[in-house]
Amino acid sequence: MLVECPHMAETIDGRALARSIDEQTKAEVEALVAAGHNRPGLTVILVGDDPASDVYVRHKVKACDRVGMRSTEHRLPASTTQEELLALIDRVNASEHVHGILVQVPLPGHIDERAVIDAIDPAKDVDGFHPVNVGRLSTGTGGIWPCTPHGCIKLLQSVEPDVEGLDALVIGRSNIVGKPVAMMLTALGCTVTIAHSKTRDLPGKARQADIIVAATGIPEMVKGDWVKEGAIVIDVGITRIEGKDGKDRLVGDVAFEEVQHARAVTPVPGGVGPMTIAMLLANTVQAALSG
Ligand SMILES: Nc1nc(=O)c2c([nH]1)NC[C@@H]1CN(c3ccc(C(=O)N[C@@H](CCC(=O)O)C(=O)O)cc3)C=[N+]21
Repeated sequence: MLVECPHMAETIDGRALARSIDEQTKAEVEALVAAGHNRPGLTVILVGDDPASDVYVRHKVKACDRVGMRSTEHRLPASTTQEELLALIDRVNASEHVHGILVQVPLPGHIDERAVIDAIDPAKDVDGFHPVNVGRLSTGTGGIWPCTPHGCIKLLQSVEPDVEGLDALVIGRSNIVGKPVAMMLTALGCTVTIAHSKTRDLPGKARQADIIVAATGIPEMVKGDWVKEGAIVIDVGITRIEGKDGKDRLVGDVAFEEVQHARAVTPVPGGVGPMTIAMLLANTVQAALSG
C-alpha cells in the first residue's frame, strides 16, 4: 500500500533559540558584574490594569531573574496623568541602576504615547522605539533594535543565514514590527515589499515571496495557497480565541496547518513571543555595556 507521506515544514523552535540567547546574556551579565559594573537593570512601567499587559510584564520580570538582571516594576493606576508619567521617566533616566526602560504599550487613551517614548533616554530605550534608535536602524548606524523584529530576524537566520537577494514580504506596516523588520531585511540584502490592508492582490504577492513576515494581528489570515513551496514564514501575530472545546487558545496570523509545504514556519505560541523577551534582555545588557 502506498502511504502518502507529506513533506512537513520545519517548525522553528523559538523557545530553544530564546534559551540559547538567554545563556549568552547571562554570561555577559556576570562578566559585567565581575568587571565591577553595576548589575544590569531593567525598569518596566505599566499604566492601568489591562490583564494581558499584566501577564507580559510578569513574564519580563521573571526573565530578568533568569539571567541575573535586576528589575523594577512601576505599576501606576489608569488615572495617572501624562505629567506624572513623564516625571517618573525623568527619574529613571537619571538612575545609574537603571540601564533599560520599557513603558508597556498600549497606554491609556489620555496619555500621548509619542511624548512618552520621546522622553526616554535613547541609550536606555530597550524597546528601540525612540526616534534616535529608529533613525540609527534605518541608517545602519547601530542603536538599540526593537525586540520583536530583531527576534524575527534571528529566527529567520536560524534556518537561512544567507538571505541576500531573497524576496521578502512583510505584511503589516506598524512602527513596532512591520517597518523595522523591513529595514532589517533590507540591510541583509533582501528585496522587501511592505504590504498592508490596502495592498492589492496580497495572496498573489505573498506567493512570490521567499520570506513572509506576517504582523497584522488578523488571526490565520495567511492561508496555505498564499505560501510558495519552500518559503520561510515568520508569524508575529498572537490572538487569543475560543477553541472548539470552549477553552481559549492562541493563534497566529498564519494558518499553521495549511503551510506545511513551506520550508520552515514559526509556531504560535513558542515562536516570536519568547524571542521578543530574549531580545529585550539582550538589549538591556547592550545598554549597560555602553552606559
Ligand atoms: N513597550 C512594549 N514592549 C513590548 O515588547 C510589548 C509591549 N510594550 N506591549 C505588548 C507586546 C506583546 N509582547 C509580547 C511578549 C512576549 C510574548 C510571549 O512570550 N508569548 C508567548 C505566549 C505567552 C502566553 O501564553 O500568553 C509565546 O508566544 O509563546 C508575547 C507578547 C511584548 N510587547
